[in-house]
Amino acid sequence: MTRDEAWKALALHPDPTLEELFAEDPGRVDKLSTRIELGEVGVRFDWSKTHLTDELLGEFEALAKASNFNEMRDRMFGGEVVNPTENRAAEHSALRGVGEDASVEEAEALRERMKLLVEAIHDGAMGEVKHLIHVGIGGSALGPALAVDALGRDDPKVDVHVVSNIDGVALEEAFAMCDPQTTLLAVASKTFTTIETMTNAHSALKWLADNGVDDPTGRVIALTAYPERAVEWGVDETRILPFAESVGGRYSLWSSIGFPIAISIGWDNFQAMLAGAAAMDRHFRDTDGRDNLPLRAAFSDLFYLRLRGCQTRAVFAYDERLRLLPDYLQQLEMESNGKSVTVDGEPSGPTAPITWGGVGTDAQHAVFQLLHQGTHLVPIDFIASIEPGDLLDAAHHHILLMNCFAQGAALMSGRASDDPHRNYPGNRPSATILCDDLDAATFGALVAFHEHRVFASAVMLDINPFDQFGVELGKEIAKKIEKGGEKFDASTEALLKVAGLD
Ligand SMILES: O=P(O)(O)OC[C@H]1O[C@](O)(CO)[C@@H](O)[C@@H]1O
Repeated sequence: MTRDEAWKALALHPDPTLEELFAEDPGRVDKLSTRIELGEVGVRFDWSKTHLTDELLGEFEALAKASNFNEMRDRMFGGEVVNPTENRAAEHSALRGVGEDASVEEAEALRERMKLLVEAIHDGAMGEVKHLIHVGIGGSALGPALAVDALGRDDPKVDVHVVSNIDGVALEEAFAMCDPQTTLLAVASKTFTTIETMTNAHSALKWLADNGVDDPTGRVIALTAYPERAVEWGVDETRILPFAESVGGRYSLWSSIGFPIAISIGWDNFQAMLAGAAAMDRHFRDTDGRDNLPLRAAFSDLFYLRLRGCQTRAVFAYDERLRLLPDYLQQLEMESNGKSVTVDGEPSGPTAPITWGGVGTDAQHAVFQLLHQGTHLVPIDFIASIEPGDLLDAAHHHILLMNCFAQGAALMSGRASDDPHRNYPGNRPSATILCDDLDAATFGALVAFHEHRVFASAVMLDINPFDQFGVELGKEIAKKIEKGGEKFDASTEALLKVAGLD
């Protein structure tokens, strides 16, 4: 069967409502809910409130087969080139110990180097360190920011501030919270050339110097795939933590880009995060068909994208600690799969939906009106933890979880009313990811689950998830504007003039 034939077969399926699907199959919850064990804790992935059926799953398995999914997955874990436009492998799983032997070995050696530096800093080798300003952008910031915010709340070893935006307001905000005498600066950039990061790094060095720090460059830790550029920039080799070129920016929090995470939560917790991700890697690598959680989620994503025309998908963590998750997933999903040509350069048809979301219960009082009664069908992921993240009265967490589950139920069942304004149509899909507890291991597994889900979708869509040429043109034009002497369209010319940049 070809991909086209598989898609045609998928399009022929009837369209029962979610309630009908539950009524038809009493075993539905068990069939579509899977728990993954991560040592002492586990995570339940419940896709039963989506429109997936046995028949659809069978057709999607045929699509995966027609897309050579198993072979592509083996190639990724085997360290082969899976990013043909850049002639690169994609070896983020090797950073977690699951991958091609030589890459795993190299990653272990680099991790050992990072461990020594992290522990030395914790032991006082760089004097008293209370704060770390981490400058980076995109994949060099979003993962660290998410992980530090999620896991580094209880008694962090060092207070970490992730600064990404070139807007000086962001850096000033960090300065205001740090004491220069006890602050380190992490400069995180895979390429070590990104203008926002390098400009922020320079300004942070100046701030240290202006505030009486004798050797500001001596306070810098460089995190990069191009250590020679960091040396040129003036960082001592002992404070450069390299990572492999085959690790993509948006997949790099497991590498030395995760330095601020380890500095905040400590080495053992950082390792636990990697171990949680590795458990998900092994599940993804070793499980076939519908039982494979990221693949099953991708089946559902593609069903809503291609067969129900959904242009967005939303994720709501009912957990304040995951408030940065939508930002992180936006880059992971949209920079990876926001493409319009296949691997061979042909028009692809619809690809990544727009990812958006927020935290529950806040979002209920803001955007859920549209989700329940609006004209857009939006598949939703709910994410929650059975154990609370707070020490307050248990009522807080009970109300939080009850609301999370109530939303999924209400979206699915709806409630008919003769009054059209009070009618809830229902039949609106959601999936629920329920962790026993949000700790380093479940966090790692959760992020790795999303990485593999993106990859699985890309394989079935026949697109390359590992390049990002779409971000280049704007950067080039910004450079041309800076250089001067070039004419742009009339609107841009007028804006430049009004802002005094012509
Ligand atoms: O780590 P670097 O090289 O500074 O790049 C930062 C980010 O810029 C991008 O290349 C494009 O915006 C991202 O993919 C990447 O995460």
